[in-house]
Amino acid sequence: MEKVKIVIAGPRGRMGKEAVNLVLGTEEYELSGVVDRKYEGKKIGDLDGFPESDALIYTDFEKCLQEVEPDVLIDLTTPEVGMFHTRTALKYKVRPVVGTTGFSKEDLEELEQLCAEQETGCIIAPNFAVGAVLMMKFSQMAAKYFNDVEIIELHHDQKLDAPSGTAVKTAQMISDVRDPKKQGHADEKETIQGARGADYEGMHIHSVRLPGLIAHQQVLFGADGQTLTIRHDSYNRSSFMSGVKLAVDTVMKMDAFVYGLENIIE
Ligand SMILES: NC(=O)C1=CN([C@@H]2O[C@H](COP(=O)(O)OP(=O)(O)OC[C@H]3O[C@@H](n4cnc5c(N)ncnc54)[C@H](O)[C@@H]3O)[C@@H](O)[C@H]2O)C=CC1
Ligand SMILES: O=C(O)C1=N[C@H](C(=O)O)C[C@H](O)C1
Repeated sequence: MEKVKIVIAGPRGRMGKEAVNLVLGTEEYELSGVVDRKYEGKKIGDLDGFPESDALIYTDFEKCLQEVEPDVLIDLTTPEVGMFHTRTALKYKVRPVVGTTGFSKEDLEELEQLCAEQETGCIIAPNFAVGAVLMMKFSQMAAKYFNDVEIIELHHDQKLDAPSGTAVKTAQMISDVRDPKKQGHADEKETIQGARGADYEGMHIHSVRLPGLIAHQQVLFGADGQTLTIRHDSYNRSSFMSGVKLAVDTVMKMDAFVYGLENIIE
């Protein structure tokens, strides 16, 4: 069986390192190259902290795609870079698996259209952890019965985007089934700006950033005399890797655009 040829963008990042280990540790995958901001022409295996690997480091993404001709791109970078990589990969008919968060609605629409034009599969996953996907699905179920909800996401303090991609996706999934409602008192006023968090169609999202945290979210529902809290915690980044593998295996079999692992998990 031919191995799936994979390029990873952002290999020295917190998630990128885990993804390198996943790909190198998976029999049916080949790490064919990595894309970084520096170390052009070196081997990833020659950098401190990486296992043995001959995969070359590229700083020019298009050059990487042309020379390596991968099947799949795994992108774990930043929103601007991730958008450029995903768009470019699709133009080369390379299938993107994107964990990078912070894409706008317009970015996602552009990628969906490009994906259809190129007839190339693409998976954008705001959260690869199966438990987090279940948290989002359970929250959507609960929102049919509870119209009032607040989302609190908690992350490490090196995170660039707020709210998290998971919180945004959760709010979108809830709003698909929830009757629109502006929550809280009609006359409420913030005495300190931001006290009520971000407002997504009347739902409030609160972002906590602290050292010591990894990735956590709780979705709180309230109704007369009762509350329901649905919470997920990732305590390490290997918690995301089974979802990355599922996404790579799935993207190899499809030509469609998928936003969210809930669409491919049975
Ligand atoms: N979908 C999911 O389950 C998860 C998604 N994430 C997302 O993944 C992304 C990365 O997160 P972390 O690994 O924590 O961040 P990080 O800051 O540790 O890693 C990002 C890496 O991207 C690299 N990078 C920046 N510009 C680049 C360029 N032009 N070319 C190549 N590499 C470049 C940086 O050098 C850095 O090594 C973030 O958007 C984060 O929100 C993080 C955890 C889980
Ligand atoms: O930056 C992170 O760490 C994470 N980012 C993703 C997000 O924005 O939801 C997924 C997970 O929460 C970890």
